[in-house]
Amino acid sequence: MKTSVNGLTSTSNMNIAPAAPITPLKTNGRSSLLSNENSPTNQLDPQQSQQQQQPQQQPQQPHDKTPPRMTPHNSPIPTAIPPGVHQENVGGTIYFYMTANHTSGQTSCSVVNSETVLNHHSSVNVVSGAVVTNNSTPTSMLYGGVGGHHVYPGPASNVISMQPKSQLSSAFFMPDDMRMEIQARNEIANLMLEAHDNTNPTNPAVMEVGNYHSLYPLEPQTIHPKLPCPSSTYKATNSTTGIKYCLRRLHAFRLPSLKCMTLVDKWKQLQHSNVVQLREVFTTKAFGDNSLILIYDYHPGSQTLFSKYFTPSQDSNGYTDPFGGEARPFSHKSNLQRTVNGPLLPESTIWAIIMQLTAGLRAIHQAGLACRQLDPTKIIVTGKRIRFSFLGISDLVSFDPNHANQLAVLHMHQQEDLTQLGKLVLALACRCLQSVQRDNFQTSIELVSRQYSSDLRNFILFLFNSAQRRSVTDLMPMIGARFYTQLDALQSQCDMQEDELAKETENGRLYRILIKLGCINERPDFNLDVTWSETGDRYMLKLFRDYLFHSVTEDGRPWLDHAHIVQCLNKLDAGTMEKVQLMSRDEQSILIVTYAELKNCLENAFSELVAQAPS
Ligand SMILES: Nc1ncnc2c1ncn2[C@@H]1O[C@H](COP(=O)(O)OP(=O)(O)OP(=O)(O)O)[C@@H](O)[C@H]1O
Repeated sequence: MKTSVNGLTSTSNMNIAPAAPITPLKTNGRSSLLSNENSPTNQLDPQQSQQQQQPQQQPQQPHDKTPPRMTPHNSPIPTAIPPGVHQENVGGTIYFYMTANHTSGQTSCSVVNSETVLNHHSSVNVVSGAVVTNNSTPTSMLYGGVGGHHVYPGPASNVISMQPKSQLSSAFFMPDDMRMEIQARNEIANLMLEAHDNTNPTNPAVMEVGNYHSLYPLEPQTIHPKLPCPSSTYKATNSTTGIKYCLRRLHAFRLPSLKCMTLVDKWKQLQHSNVVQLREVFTTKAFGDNSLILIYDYHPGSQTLFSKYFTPSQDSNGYTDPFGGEARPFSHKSNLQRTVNGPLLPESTIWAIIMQLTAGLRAIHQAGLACRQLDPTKIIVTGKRIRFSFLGISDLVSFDPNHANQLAVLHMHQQEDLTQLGKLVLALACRCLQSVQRDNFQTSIELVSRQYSSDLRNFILFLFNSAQRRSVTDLMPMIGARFYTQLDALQSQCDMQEDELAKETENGRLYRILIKLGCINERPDFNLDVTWSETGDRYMLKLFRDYLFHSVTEDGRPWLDHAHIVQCLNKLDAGTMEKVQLMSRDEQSILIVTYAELKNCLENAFSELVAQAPS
């Protein structure tokens, strides 16, 4: 039968007529380890059967002669035949299936003891109920369960065209580049310093700063002695929640006034996708001085706008600016900055940055705050996201509690923010920090006129015009219809990510079933019963595991079909009434069982484990 899972076509035999089994695939069992005479198929208790068979099998040592291909031990043959189950020997293979008056009802088919069968159906749920009322319900309709949530319907048509090339793996997993990006960020987030010296209390790896530990420096040179307020930046882990944060330490710093805590509270409340959120501010003596600590959200894998766009590119013939580390943007030092920072940026990139910066700035100004450090070293880039980082520090460092008109000061700072934004956009357009200096300004604007649209030029000129009172809301009409392009790109990205999420939701669901199967299959003993995982309900789960993973082709080669595994697991999770043919490893017994019953076996067996597990 041809089946399609996740848009992939697979040939697998799922619908097996009980009386006429077709077995193009078989589980990788050995040929007859137990003859039919040795397999007392009329015995009723599988556990008993197991106990009885063990001593008989021991002396035979069949594996000594021909080593088994999969696992060295035999599967015990279940021997309990519940009422209504018919047994038939076809060509030396025993088939079990329901007699006619049982197949249409709830007791569809099984080879477990009758008590279990009844229990199964008390909880086989709505799927089996659907079969009772309408025996002719097509399997495909049952497969999705009542909610239809057991099957990933495949990618949406609008996203399939966005994906570069449909590979087999893309039907089940996220694209490689997305996975690698996430893994890289995880790796960065998990970086730890080696705690060589546990006795040194100022070793960041071992020190505790407030409720934070495992400090990891985020910059190679942690102290900037030339800055008015030396500071250092770390990744740190919250001791209570284990969540990682970005910890900024202001060295030997005392708050000028407790009044500035109202500003801190305002910053803490500012939540925006283009702002790194401030979470907490406290003082500490952990570093041996009186440091002020600011805790911000941590965005692993970020780099500053400065390092992304204003540092010499790889193709600058190995030239490195000896002053690069010290030069502060837009300052005299910047004159020394090398200008070869890579090619000019596409205009769309500049607008994408502008839109995010103006969005963040708008939120800041509307909250009655000013950025005051609109500087490429204080703007971080994470993937395509731009965020203002370390906000609030300027407010603390230069807070003047005696200033009479705080509102006028705020307006002045907001105007200054807009000028700084103009400088930053000009520097980005010229890809050079010196471009904003008075002497270079005219040349820089000419370059922008030549290379970019008049809209971009006008945008920059508007921001440079400090003679007029500007507002961040004036910028929106200047961005104009480009906003829609950005919105469209973001929404398309959301569509794609949602589709990947749908795949991963499926993977998570199947993973949970595999966890349950893994906890049950091959468990060496449970409640002092060494045969637990091999008998009763668990026996069927073992054979099902073989069917899932150990199927072989007619000529004995491993049959590795991802679609087969996914499809069977989905049917198990849905608990469909479709029957599956399971073969014992000695190939002498075939059990025909519904997925509903397998699901019940799984749930029962796992519940047994959960009941005994320490809470
Ligand atoms: N919230 C954050 N999450 C993750 N990384 C961040 C965050 N904020 C900043 N960073 C990263 O931390 C590093 C150090 O930032 P910092 O502002 O200290 O840089 P800097 O250029 O050394 O500035 P300064 O001279 O003021 O210390 C940068 O690489 C930056 O990308």
